Amino acid sequence: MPMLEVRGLVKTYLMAPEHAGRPPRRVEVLRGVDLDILPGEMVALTGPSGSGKSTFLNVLGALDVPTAGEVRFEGEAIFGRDEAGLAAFRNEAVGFIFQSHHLLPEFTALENATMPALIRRAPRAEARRAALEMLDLVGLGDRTDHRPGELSGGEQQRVALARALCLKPRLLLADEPTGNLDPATAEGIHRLLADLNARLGITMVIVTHNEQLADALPRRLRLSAGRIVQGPAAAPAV
Ligand SMILES: Nc1ncnc2c1ncn2[C@@H]1O[C@H](COP(=O)(O)OP(=O)(O)OP(=O)(O)O)[C@@H](O)[C@H]1O
Repeated sequence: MPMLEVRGLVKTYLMAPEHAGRPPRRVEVLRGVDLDILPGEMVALTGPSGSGKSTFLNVLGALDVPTAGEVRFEGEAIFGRDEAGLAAFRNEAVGFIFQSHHLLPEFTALENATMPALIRRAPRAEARRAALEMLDLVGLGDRTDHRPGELSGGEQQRVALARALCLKPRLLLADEPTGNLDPATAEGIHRLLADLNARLGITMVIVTHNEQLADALPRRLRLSAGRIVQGPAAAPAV
């Protein structure tokens, strides 16, 4: 059974009209996306700027609601849930990382990585153990007491990754996770993600502008004209 089944997904934004008395302007971002993602898959999602990659990822992770259509996670329609059910889905099943790491500057790497478990009221010792395990896994076992300002860009993103993995999500959604990093550091994060996918079997959807990363992943999707197409963009005719 697929982990994610997306059917007829539509997302339309209504913008206030430019002139009073006119109807609102409709921005049709997703125009009927159909997609299955199997457990353990590692998928790249590319597409031009403004094609709706972040919008799609946010809907997959229930950070945003679709205008129409359905997302089923492990067979259950996620948008059939009430607000508490959606929050539980986001907290228990999904981990997120973004281009900006959103770490809290006054807290150490360990404290940042412990945060999700503490928010979920896990016992402090258990939360700490889970965070240390994940910091070790991302190669930061010797940086646990550093604050974000005392870490490199790549290390900061690794802490964000450890924080995202702390609650053992089955699905990791990554929105341009290496967008702020230099090529060598980005490559290190890519290798780490591939390693975590292989070792832990976490399903991953990674939005990226990085063609090399996208090419290196087992499956590559592209958003075009509001729909998903498989594979890279066709090379321009010469
Ligand atoms: N809250 C919103 N209200 C209105 N329009 C929005 C809103 N959020 C996004 N959009 C529009 O939806 C379209 C898709 O945005 P989105 O951020 O998903 O694209 P993207 O492919 O992730 O772009 P990028 O690669 O530049 O990050 C854009 O045209 C954007 O202007």
